[in-house]
Amino acid sequence: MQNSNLINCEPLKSLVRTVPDFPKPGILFYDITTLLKDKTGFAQLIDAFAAYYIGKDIDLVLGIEARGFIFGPALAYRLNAGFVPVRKPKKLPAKTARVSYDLEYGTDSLEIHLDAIQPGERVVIVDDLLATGGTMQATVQLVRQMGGVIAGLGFAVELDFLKGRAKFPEYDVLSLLHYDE
Ligand SMILES: O=P(O)(O)OC[C@H]1O[C@H](OP(=O)(O)OP(=O)(O)O)[C@H](O)[C@@H]1O
Ligand SMILES: Nc1ncnc2[nH]cnc12
Repeated sequence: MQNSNLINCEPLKSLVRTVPDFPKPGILFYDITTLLKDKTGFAQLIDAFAAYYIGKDIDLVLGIEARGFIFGPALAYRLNAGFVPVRKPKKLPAKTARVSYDLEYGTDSLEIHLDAIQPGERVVIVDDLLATGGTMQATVQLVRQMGGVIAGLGFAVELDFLKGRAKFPEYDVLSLLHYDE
């Protein structure tokens, strides 16, 4: 369920560019760089995320490499929360937990520092886009292993037709822009 603090971002959809056959034949790629470079587009997305999560006692915002790093730190700043990067393998210097997952166009792994989350801390995980949900599911697994409390999963874009949301029935999933095909 999405709450009454949800700002309508649907007009921003016209700023997202679609690129056929990237990064592989048959994939229609939803490119947010055209929205990010708009003078008010990025601010409106961050305002919408912040309006939704302010007052929910969030300790940490987690951003998933790479495009979650665009939204996560800006949101953490607005929430007076910390920011934690969830990274592709072998990038983090201290001890990590790792999980592997399937993507719309391949497979990959993610890591988080073992001391990044204290048990009971309230966490929002953000990424640019929800497709199959594999990336977010892997990150959820890492947070749960570490004893974090998942207060929300936030996406700028959701590809509704891939039904990734169905992987998260027990969580509050916020997506600002929706695509049916
Ligand atoms: O819901 P899913 O099917 O898991 O797909 C969504 C993920 O795919 C993209 O990242 P990608 O793995 O392409 O990495 P990048 O951000 O480094 O480009 C996107 O930024 C999400 O993280
Ligand atoms: N179709 C798509 N467009 C942009 N990012 C993606 N990540 C996974 N699938 C994607």
